[in-house]
Amino acid sequence: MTLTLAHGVETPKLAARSTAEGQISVRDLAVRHGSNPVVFSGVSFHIERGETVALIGANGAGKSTLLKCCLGLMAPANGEVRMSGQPIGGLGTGALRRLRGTVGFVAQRHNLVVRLSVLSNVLHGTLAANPGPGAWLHALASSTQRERAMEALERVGLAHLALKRADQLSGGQSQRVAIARALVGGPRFIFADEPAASLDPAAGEEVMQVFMRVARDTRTTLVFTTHNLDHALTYAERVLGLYERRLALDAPAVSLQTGGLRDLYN
Ligand SMILES: Nc1ncnc2c1ncn2[C@@H]1O[C@H](COP(=O)(O)OP(=O)(O)OP(=O)(O)O)[C@@H](O)[C@H]1O
Repeated sequence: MTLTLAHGVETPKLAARSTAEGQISVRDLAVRHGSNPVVFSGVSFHIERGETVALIGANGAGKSTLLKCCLGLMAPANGEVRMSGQPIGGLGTGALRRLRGTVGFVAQRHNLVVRLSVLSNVLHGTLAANPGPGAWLHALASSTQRERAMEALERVGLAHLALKRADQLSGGQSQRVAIARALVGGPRFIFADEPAASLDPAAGEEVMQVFMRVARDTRTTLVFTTHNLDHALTYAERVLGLYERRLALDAPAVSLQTGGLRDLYN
């Protein structure tokens, strides 16, 4: 292995809530599913607000598991995750729900409700904060909700398609609507799990460009997983790599080349 060793492994300081907003601090994390062996252990890193980070590693390395830990969907076997300075292990149900409300999630498949309009689909992103019919049908949404949804669609360049049915969109357009849905609640973080994996190369590039622009313009912390090493190096400022149950790589994207990253897949 000729990988850059993980660095920046520091215990997060107890910063005031406002300054820690948008940060992710992971310290000495170990996770297992049930009674299985640990997926990884000793994982530590700190992500600043507004950073764009690619999480890479072979199938089964634990990328999705790591995202789930950051969302408090899995309790670690060891270590701690802090989101915006809050140790998520210590949060009650309500506080955890509020914290999850600050994370916009984009999956590999967009999961749009295809029979509804693009605008209604984006409004679904407000469901946690505004449960009610306005989060399902754009005709029933308040003008504020609709304005926010239209702003989110403008950010992904699809405002002109707001009233189109979602089943009339291309795969790339659908994924951009999913990004708008993730943005509409004004998240501090965006987590994207292989967001371009089901798209053709051109649509994949377009979606990654949208992510990058949105993260930069809104200073949202972006963490995406990918098997596309060119995407990792082009669209992230920093690359984290899981290999053999540990964090084997933590380096600025500009210091890396795709050839060196292939060691993570041996
Ligand atoms: N619900 C589960 N129950 C038991 N084991 C699981 C569960 N989910 C994932 N695993 C196991 O945990 C390990 C890590 O899986 P994970 O999905 O996090 O990897 P990944 O890096 O995201 O993989 P991929 O690139 O294939 O999506 C794998 O060995 C997987 O089989």
